[in-house]
Amino acid sequence: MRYAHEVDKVRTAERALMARLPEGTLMRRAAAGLAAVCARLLSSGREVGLGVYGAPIVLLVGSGDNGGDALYAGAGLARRGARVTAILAGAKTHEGGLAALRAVGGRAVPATDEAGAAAEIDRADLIVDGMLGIGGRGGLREPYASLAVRAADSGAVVVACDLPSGIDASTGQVDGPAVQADVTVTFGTYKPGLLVDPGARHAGVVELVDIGLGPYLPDPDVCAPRGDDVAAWLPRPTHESDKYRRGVVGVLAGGEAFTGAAVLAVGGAVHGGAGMVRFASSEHPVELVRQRWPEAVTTVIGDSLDQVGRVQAWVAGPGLGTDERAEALLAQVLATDLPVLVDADGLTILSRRRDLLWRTPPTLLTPHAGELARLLGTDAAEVEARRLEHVRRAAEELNATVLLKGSTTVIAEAERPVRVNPTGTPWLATAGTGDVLSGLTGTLLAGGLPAIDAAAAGAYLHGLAGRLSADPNGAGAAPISAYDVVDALPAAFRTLSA
Ligand SMILES: NC(=O)C1=CN([C@@H]2O[C@H](COP(=O)(O)OP(=O)(O)OC[C@H]3O[C@@H](n4cnc5c(N)ncnc54)[C@H](OP(=O)(O)O)[C@@H]3O)[C@@H](O)[C@H]2O)[C@@H](O)CC1
Ligand SMILES: Nc1ncnc2c1ncn2[C@@H]1O[C@H](COP(=O)(O)OP(=O)(O)O)[C@@H](O)[C@H]1O
Ligand SMILES: [K+]
Repeated sequence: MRYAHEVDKVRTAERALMARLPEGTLMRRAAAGLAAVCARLLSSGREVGLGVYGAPIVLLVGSGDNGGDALYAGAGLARRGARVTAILAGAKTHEGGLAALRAVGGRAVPATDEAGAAAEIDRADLIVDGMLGIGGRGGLREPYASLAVRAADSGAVVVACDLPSGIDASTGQVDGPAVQADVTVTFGTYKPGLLVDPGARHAGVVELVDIGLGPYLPDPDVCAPRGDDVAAWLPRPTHESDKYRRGVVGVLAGGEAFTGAAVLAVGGAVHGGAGMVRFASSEHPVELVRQRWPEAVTTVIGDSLDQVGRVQAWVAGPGLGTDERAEALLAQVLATDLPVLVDADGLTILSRRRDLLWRTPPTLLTPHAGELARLLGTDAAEVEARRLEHVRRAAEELNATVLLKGSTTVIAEAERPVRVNPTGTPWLATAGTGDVLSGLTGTLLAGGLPAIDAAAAGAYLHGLAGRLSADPNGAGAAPISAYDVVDALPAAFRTLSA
């Protein structure tokens, strides 16, 4: 698991640690870690033997300690022969850092010398962004904004110090131009903004440098599971397993108007490891599901679920419609004492029937931004801009575990750190992939996983299946269909058991 902490918690932990160490120790640790990553990048990208020596490096230096880190790191690189130029962009500059750089032959130019600064940036092999760290607030002011744009256009490798300037460390919000990093070297702990879009998109590969903060950090605000976490949550069949013990998932989906969603949700469930899938719907979708998934046990229902056999969890909503009958069926599912995943049309119904969520067993909602906006009475752009805030609010107000889909899938449950899904690909943004996710995740619920683990594991495997189907051998990506994602689920599972 990668753990992330908001700015206030990082500052409190840093203060506690600093009180026990000689002044400047933490900055030296941070700078040494940053310089080591820069040296490695220069060595791997250049002819053997060149490495750091002679490499033109630019430091973009702001007024705070983030600039101090960059200057000390630059001094370390200059000591190894790099040609380091600091562009001083803040109203003031970290004095010790600047003196250290100058002492080993580094140069400094003020950002007010626009032509000089631009020429240095264009010549650089590597640019260190030390403009803003956890002290950044709101959109970048000048000259930071122009420097961020210039750095992005330069073709140099951009390494962000602690976080890319212009992203909000605690939320990932980006307001206007922000540094686009190839690598971010972050100190002490991950920051939520490095894991959640839009900030995560700016961070590139994130490397954590240990500065000794660990013992002083409280519980994380956000965490991102790794493959081994997910592998540990997944149920594995044993010799004692039978189809009932592995988990029977009920899928209430599809109607006369929409049939594809049902076929895809059942596909996600079948390939998600269900002992059995029971599919309940009207005649036409039942016929199509039987043709495509003979493994599923189907029941044609009217307005009651009484004829459907026992299940351990329900998936309700994809293609279900939003009329009175759909509402009544959803109400029956939510009146059971079983875990229930509600998606798509089911969520539309819930936005007018929030009372259906007053229940004790686990409820997992899987909205995209538009559906969550409807549930919360706000608009989708607001949700997209502040995904963490909205998913947390939804979990609290709706008495449910909430998985918010989109460019970074985030999962919230009251009083737990938000889980962020690290897999996934924009190629998944195609109709029907959400239905696959709901079938897969509902199956994990039926397999006995707590809602938050089922959601995190479902998102992880679904994202991996998206990547594997878009770019199966790393040779380049191609568009995928939702069916491709269903087909790639076994390969996604296999990567976790390797
Ligand atoms: N603490 C520690 O122990 C350790 C900390 N470490 C390092 O320190 C970093 C935090 O340093 P920090 O607190 O000095 O803040 P930092 O991010 O450099 O910037 C603050 C300045 O930016 C300005 N500013 C703000 N927003 C702006 C905007 N939008 N556009 C333009 N300007 C803006 C703001 O100016 P103001 O708005 O107040 O005028 C203020 O002067 C941290 O990320 C890590 O790298 C490591 O060495 C490890 C040990
Ligand atoms: N920009 C994106 N980057 C990564 N994944 C995305 C992006 N946009 C959408 N997705 C994923 O694609 C899937 C789409 O689901 P959804 O919106 O419910 O579509 P549908 O209802 O058509 O199935 C979700 O898993 C979502 O997380
Ligand atoms: K930075």
